[in-house]
Amino acid sequence: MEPILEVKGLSIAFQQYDAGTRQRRLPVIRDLSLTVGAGQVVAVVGSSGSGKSLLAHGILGILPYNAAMEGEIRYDGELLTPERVEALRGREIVLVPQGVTYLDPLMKVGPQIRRGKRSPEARAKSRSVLERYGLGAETEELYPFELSGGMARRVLISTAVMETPRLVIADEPTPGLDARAAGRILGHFREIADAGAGMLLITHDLELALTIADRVVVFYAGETVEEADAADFAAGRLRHPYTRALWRALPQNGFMPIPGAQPYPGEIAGGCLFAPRCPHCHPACRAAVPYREADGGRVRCLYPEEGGTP
Ligand SMILES: Nc1ncnc2c1ncn2[C@@H]1O[C@H](COP(=O)(O)OP(=O)(O)OP(=O)(O)O)[C@@H](O)[C@H]1O
Ligand code: NI
Repeated sequence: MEPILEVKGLSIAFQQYDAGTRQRRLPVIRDLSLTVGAGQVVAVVGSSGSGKSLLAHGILGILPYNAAMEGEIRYDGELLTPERVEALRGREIVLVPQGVTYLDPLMKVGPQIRRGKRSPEARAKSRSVLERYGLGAETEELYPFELSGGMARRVLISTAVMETPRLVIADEPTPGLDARAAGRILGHFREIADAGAGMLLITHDLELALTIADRVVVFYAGETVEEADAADFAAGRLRHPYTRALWRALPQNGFMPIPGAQPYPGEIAGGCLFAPRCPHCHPACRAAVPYREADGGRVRCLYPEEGGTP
């Protein structure tokens, strides 16, 4: 598999000012690594506030001004510098944003997905892209407020694939959709990957992610705690106690929630961040835990063999 996106040791921190003029550094993402191959769907799964959207914005070079990013991002084998990402954004590297509010409410769908282009080629292209997602030519004449939630999602995807992207980052693309509509949207993403693009699917919904993902990367409080094959879940080959807990929390696996909550960025103590909620915590877990290769995947746990099968 040829890697299209490689993220290594990424961290993102915000500079904040106290009531006075003292600066405070708030780390929100630490030592984050993942790889997306051409033709692959990699799902990033984590609960609210774990840093998923910031990862997307970091890759796309659209972080807020008070955020500082460190680490290495490679696209197609070369460093993704701010200049390079600016040139590729919206063309080779595209975002399907978290909210449908990214659509311009005052512009009809057609001109919006063609980004102002009026050539016959652009018109033919937008028509065929909309058709691919089950939207008729009449959709071009509608304003965003005239679209249903599912139609708006499909318009966002149409906008993203107008220029045949090689890397698609979809940030929480299915909220507010019923299971069938969500399934259809994910089916479209699988097709985009099958056509050769790399697909980074960001979601809090593990069950949904597993329907199309090849690999799953699990976030916890701004860190990657596990990378696994999608097949590892049902096969009981999971490596991290948090991933096992996520799996057991699914309705079909007993609906067993874990007590406690992930720590906020301001209260990160060092050592294993999951330790306060872990049923197998050892004294050694209070020290820094490296992210390492394990059994065809990766894990940030000193005792991955404990905890048994899910
Ligand atoms: N501009 C900002 N300044 C300070 N902290 C921020 C800023 N933007 C995000 N954060 C913090 O960074 C953390 C990660 O935010 P992020 O939006 O990436 O979470 P997420 O995983 O996408 O959550 P959700 O599932 O709710 O979309 C949160 O704790 C959030 O409070
Ligand atoms: Ni988000």
